[in-house]
Amino acid sequence: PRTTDDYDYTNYHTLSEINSFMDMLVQENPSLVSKIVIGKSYEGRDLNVLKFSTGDTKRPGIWIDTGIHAREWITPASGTWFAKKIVTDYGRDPALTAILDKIDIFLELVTNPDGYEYTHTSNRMWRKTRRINSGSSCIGVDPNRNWGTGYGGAGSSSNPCSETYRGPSAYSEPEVKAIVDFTKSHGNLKAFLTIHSYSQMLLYPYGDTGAPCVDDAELDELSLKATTALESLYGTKYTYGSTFKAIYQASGVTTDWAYDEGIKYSYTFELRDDGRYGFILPANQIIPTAQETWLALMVIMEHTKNN
Ligand SMILES: CS(=N)(=N)C[C@@H](Cc1ccccc1)C(=O)O
Ligand SMILES: [Zn+2]
Repeated sequence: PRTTDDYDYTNYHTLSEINSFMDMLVQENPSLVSKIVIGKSYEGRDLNVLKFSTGDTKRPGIWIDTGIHAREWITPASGTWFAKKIVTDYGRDPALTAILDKIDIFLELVTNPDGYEYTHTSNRMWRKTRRINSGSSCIGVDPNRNWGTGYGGAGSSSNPCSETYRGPSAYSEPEVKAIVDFTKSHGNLKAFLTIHSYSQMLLYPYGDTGAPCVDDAELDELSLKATTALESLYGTKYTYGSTFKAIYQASGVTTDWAYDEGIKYSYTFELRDDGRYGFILPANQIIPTAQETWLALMVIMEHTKNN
């Protein structure tokens, strides 16, 4: 495609196609979009983040990542649609315009590029990073068990062959460390939204314990508003709650870390579907999934802007 107008949002794309999309989007919208490289993956690929900003001063930020688990293809596909939606709606949709006039949005589309590439070339069901684990023939660390908060607890594995292998140490994965470093250097993120699939859930801290977080009531109420907005489009039903209660115990997870960094509005989305196709969601569901999820994201971003 020559422009992001004729990019095929109805299909899944390779890493290089998504990278080309990002470069086109920046070229087409130089005063709104820029690309930041926050680090390198284990195999040396750039970790690219799209920054959407209408001001040159230091503003609060909202972080969104997709594709941290390699096989969850619906998430970078939805993220690509979100990116186009933002540049399309800015200056046209009053709600989105009001958000971007106050807050920057950071969007990392392919958060685990080594794993994502591997799902295209070798194993469609790969989940983890592609780290070579010393002393083991098994490869990869689960990037959603590698964060420092609650690291090493129940709900993660010490076995390199496990899909939830926590890694040799907290933040061992460059893909995780890059986000930690970016977050700390930015210092003013107000929301942290990490997008997974599947099971149609909206999850907030904590995962490593059943104890409610300080903001449990507010995060729960906001979850209801967000999932109600999502359901209003196509009737897609989401459940929501703290990770520990709504899904299962998990330790060293992204949102627990973000919340303990002081980012109150930290959520994990689990997109479509609820088991029929699972990770192999048909491409004809990409746009409907992205559209309904955007409604929930807008609820959370507006709440973040107003609080
Ligand atoms: C199907 S899945 N791998 N996306 C489910 C995901 C659930 C989860 C979400 C948030 C925090 C912790 C755990 C995971 O196990 O990492
Ligand atoms: Zn996942």
